[in-house]
Amino acid sequence: MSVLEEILAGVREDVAARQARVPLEALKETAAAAPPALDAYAALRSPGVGVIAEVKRSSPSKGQLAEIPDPAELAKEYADGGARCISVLTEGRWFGGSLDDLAAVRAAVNVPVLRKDFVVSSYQVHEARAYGADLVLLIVAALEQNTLTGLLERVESLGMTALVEVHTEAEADRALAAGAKVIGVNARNLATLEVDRSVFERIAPGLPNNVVKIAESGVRGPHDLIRYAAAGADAVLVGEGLVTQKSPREAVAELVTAGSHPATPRPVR
Ligand SMILES: O=P(O)(O)OC[C@@H](O)[C@@H](O)c1c[nH]c2ccccc12
Repeated sequence: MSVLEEILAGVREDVAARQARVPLEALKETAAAAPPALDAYAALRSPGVGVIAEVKRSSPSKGQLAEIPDPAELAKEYADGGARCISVLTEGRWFGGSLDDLAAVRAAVNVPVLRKDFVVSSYQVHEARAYGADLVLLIVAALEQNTLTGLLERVESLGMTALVEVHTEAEADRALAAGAKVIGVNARNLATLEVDRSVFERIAPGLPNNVVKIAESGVRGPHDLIRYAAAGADAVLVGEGLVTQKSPREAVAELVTAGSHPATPRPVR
């Protein structure tokens, strides 16, 4: 079994357990009562290269990265540093996250919040909305095409934005066929966990102009952001490179400055 398959098996078990406690109908009521989702697409398309800062305690490749006793506090630092969105890992077994982290971050910041998880069922999409998410990650490698299309429609029908993650050109084609408007190119191969920053440079130029392009993983500092920017990134998604810093606020601010610098060439739309 690949790491991705192992993670997905655990996720399916955990979703079934939550669904046994809170039935879909109850969850839908909570989701319907939540304040409407923020427009993440508009936020991500604004000028300059945006930073999506991630609340990430652990990863399958590195184990624990940071304790993060107070995710809301970290998210506030990220927002103060100028992050355009906050990503919250909600997977528990491998990444040490939870839906409570998502709710805490939602209550602490005014920027769009991404539910970062291995979403395989519409139950998880309703959960995302119930806990205050504006954006939901959908990983192409984890989903059959018709499931991907169905989940994307469900995300949008709840007023949220789908961030559709790809790692190959074939997956990018599937994302576009499903109707993705925001595509994240993950430099990390989820089957092997290896990071290859050139993947974004290969895939991004082939994506249509109106698609928001996000470079995910492997950003350790401004130089990586500048490289992704030159290849057409609208935003970068950064986890490890922020949670391991003494001042996450300053680390975000440095990236935001690099992303708004006139030396960063922006493709003309
Ligand atoms: O910590 P990094 O290298 O900055 O990576 C962040 C983010 O891209 C990574 O956490 C990620 C990208 N896609 C995912 C899918 C599931 C879990 C995690 C991820």
